[in-house]
Formats: sequence, C-alpha cells, structure tokens
Amino acid sequence: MVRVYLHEVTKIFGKSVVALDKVELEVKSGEFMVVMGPSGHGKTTLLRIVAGLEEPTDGEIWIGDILVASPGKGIFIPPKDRNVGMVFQNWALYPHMKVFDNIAFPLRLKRLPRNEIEKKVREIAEILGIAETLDRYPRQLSGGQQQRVAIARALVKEPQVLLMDEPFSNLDARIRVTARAFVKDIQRKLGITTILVTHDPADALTLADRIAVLRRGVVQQIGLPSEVYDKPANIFVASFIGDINLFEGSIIGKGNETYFDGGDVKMQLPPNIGIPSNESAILGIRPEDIVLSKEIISNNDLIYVGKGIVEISEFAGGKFNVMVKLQSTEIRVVSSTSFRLGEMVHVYFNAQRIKVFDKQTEKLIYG
Ligand SMILES: Nc1ncnc2c1ncn2[C@@H]1O[C@H](COP(=O)(O)OP(=O)(O)OP(=O)(O)O)[C@@H](O)[C@H]1O
Repeated sequence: MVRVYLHEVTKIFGKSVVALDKVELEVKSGEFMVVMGPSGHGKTTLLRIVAGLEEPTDGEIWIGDILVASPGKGIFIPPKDRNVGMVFQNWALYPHMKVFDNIAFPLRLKRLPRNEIEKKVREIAEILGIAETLDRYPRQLSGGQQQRVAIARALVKEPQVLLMDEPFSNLDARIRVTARAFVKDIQRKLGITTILVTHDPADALTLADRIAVLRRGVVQQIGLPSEVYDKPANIFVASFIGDINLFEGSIIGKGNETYFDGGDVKMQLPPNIGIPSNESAILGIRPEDIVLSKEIISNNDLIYVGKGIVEISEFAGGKFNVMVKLQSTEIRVVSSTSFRLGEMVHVYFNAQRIKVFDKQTEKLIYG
C-alpha cells in the first residue's frame, strides 16, 4: 500500500474560482481518510486531482514515492498510469453492459488475457458478495448491489488507492447503514489507502480513521473522528460535524471566579479556564452534554445554568430530543428520559464538555 500526499495543492477554475487553497493533506498507507465539507467546497475537485482527472494549478501530489503532479516541475502523470480506483457519486455504471462486463471494463482497457479477466472479475465479485449478479444488467439490481458493482469495478485492477465520491448518496437511509459497514469492512480487509468525500457527518464519524474538514477549499482541521467532534478547531467544524448549541456572550472575572455571561445563559466556568476577562466569546455545548432534571442535582461535573420550560420532547429511538426554553433562549438537549411539555426543569451543562470559541476568529479557545 502507499501513502497519498497533497502538498500545498491549489486549484483555480477560470480566473477566480478557488476550489482548493493550499491543501496540505497526508493520507497514510492503508488509512481510511474521509474528507468532509458542504456542497461546492472542493471535495470532488480534490478527488479528481488525486485521480489525475484534473490538473492542480499549484502544489504537488505524491502517490507513494512518485510525484504524479507538479505544475512547477512540469510533471503530470495521466489517470491511467496512476493505479487509482475511483467510485463516482452516481456510480457511472454502463447500463447496456452486464455486471460482468461493467466490472471487466478496466481490465479490458489494460488488454489483459480473457481467462485472467474472468478470474479477477469472479474473485472481486465474490469478495463483494455480488457473484450471483454477474449476468444481470445494472437496472436489474438494487441500489446497494449497484454500488457494490461500482466498487468492484474500481477495485478489480487492484489499485493502490481507492477514491470514493459520496458513494452513499444514492442509497436510502436504511441501506446506507449496511453499505457503510460493508465499505469499512472491505477497506479493512484489503488494507487499501482510501479517500472518501462526503457532506454527511455520519459517514465521516463511522468510517474514518481520520477526518479532514474542508471549507471553501481550505482545510480547517485534520484529526481522529473523536478529536474533530470533541475538540473542533472552530465553530464551522463544530457545527458541521454535529449539532451544537451556541451562545454569544463575554467572559467575566478570573481564576476561580470566572463566569460566562450570555444574557439568559449565565454560568460559572471551570476554574482557571485561562481566557482573559472581558473577552467576547461564544460558548458551545452539544445537546447530549446537557442534563435536565426536575430536582436540583449536586455534582461537581455539572454546571448549573438555570430553570427552563420544556417546549418539545420527542422520542427518537432510545433517547429523547428535548427543547427547553430558558427565558427567551431555546436549548436543544438529547436526554435519556422524557419530559412533559410545559414542565419546569433545571438545566445543567457537563463542565468537561463545554467549549468556548473566540468571537472574532471563531477558533476554539477552551474545551
Ligand atoms: N470544471 C469546473 N469549472 C469551473 N468551476 C468548477 C469546476 N468544477 C468545480 N468547480 C467549482 O469549484 C468549486 C468546488 O467544487 P467541487 O465540485 O469540488 O465541490 P464539492 O465539495 O465536491 O461539491 P458537491 O458536494 O456539490 O459535489 C465550486 O465552486 C464549483 O462550482
């Protein structure tokens, strides 16, 4: 297996559309990297540049020890010589070809002998659990099976790198869970260096060894799923990877007497939080890090925020999505117990889990 390394890669379309801006990304050998970001923020461009379907405007792309693209050095290795497999968003299966021929296509391009093609196609179809569909046309397959055919076609030429562009977006929610588990399992079995791009945090959190978050072509953070979720670099990352309540306010006092004053949401912060007084700040807390209780709780790990009224309490399979109103501020809570509408509850934030962001830069300064 190989590592993939993008060094200060910039891609500008036309005169001014900056799709990627000095992207620095190292995908280790055998690693499953998920690149996430909103629509139009450069994810597909990044994959196409690694595949060689697009030339960077600046920077270098390495696959293993080979420099495959460097405008500065006049190097550009075309896709067919990069040994990369790609699964496109729409799977791009040929409708008039049977599954066997779809999978065999890249091998025929390489002019492999017929018996070798037959062997490789059957082998990969077996691994992907689609051996019984080889004689059918794509339209005769379920969405999940079509996706497997697309993956089989990408893998059959035994690429060193697998690139996947939103591979689950055509699948409905229930199949998506199985499909994710399947992709993770195959990737682990084959140990193939993989880059998957998605706008769906669930894909990223469940699949990735590491996640890279892109915003307007700029890498915001690269880290383990737990790091990106628990220690997001900034407000953009924090709210893109999961739900988070955000409150604007300022820091008051210091040392053991440090407070956050956000109007309705006022609270004492953990001691020596290290943020200067008078600083404008945004306090963030994820819904699952809030505790609601009908009675007062005495627990050093919980920060008391105030009394609120339950406005919504919805069952969401083993948990409840609750909306509490604290004066005029609404707070989203994920709770293990349900509450009656209109009920008064005490609201606590888990002290270990609060995050404070600088208001100007939106960067994480505590948490
Ligand atoms: N061939 C092109 N010509 C001009 N602009 C392009 C081209 N391809 C992409 N762009 C622009 O580059 C930016 C990044 O696009 P890209 O397709 O990489 O985003 P994305 O994050 O993959 O979005 P999506 O999730 O919608 O596919 C966008 O502003 C897009 O309009």
